Amino acid sequence: MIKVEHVSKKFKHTQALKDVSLEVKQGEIVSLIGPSGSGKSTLLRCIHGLEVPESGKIYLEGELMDRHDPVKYRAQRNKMGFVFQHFNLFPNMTVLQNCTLAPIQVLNQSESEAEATAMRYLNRVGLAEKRDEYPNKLSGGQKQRVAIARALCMSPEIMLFDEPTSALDPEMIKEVLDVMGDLAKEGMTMIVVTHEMGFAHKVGNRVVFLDQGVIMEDAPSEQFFTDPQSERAKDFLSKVLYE
Ligand SMILES: Nc1ncnc2c1ncn2[C@@H]1O[C@H](COP(=O)(O)OP(=O)(O)OP(=O)(O)O)[C@@H](O)[C@H]1O
Repeated sequence: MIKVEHVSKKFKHTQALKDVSLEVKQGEIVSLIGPSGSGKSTLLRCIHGLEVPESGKIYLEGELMDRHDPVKYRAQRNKMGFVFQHFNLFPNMTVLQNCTLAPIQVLNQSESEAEATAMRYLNRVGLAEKRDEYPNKLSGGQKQRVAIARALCMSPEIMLFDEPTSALDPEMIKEVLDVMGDLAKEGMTMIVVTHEMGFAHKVGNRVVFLDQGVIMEDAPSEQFFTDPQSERAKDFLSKVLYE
């Protein structure tokens, strides 16, 4: 589904990713975890094309993602839903308009078709009754559920989540994780940058542990949480699980 080959990314003096390679298969739920600054978000953003790696290649469904072929590249990006830590909803649009904008403008759907799809996904995240509200009237958890519905309206092949619960109050984290858990059960391929170890352990089926821009460990979730191989992962887990 996604193949990352020898990707490196540098920001001025920071080498955020060093020769990272990774393959994600259809239906996998991969948690990207690791210490702050280890390159998790940068890797996810490179996959989605929000950052441009200095070197390396990314393939979606066996096809190279190549910026020099903008039409194909845009179509490939449209197959990936991206959910941001800070929701990134359009504040001047209603919940429904947030969900229908891209399907109408990018996929050329009719308004009624886009609205029907949007209502289906808003129902699924439990927010159909908020269709005419503006984002500033919603709680953080509701905003994030709208953001997930909005991404789903583009019928993505894969969903990328960048710390989707980090900006939420504790009581709202569960409602977002529940929606993500439902998506996982339905077989959606997901890559999730997260600090939620419960999610990574119980919902995710694979953990990729990054440290200083390098994949230190890539293992089935159960194995990673019961028997991490690297000292760095052991150290990380002892801090996050028992602090
Ligand atoms: N736009 C940028 N400009 C300069 N440096 C950046 C930029 N984005 C990330 N970095 C640096 O690259 C490194 C990796 O950052 P990244 O955000 O990918 O880490 P992370 O593992 O997602 O961290 P966190 O868990 O704290 O969000 C860090 O040292 C960070 O400061």
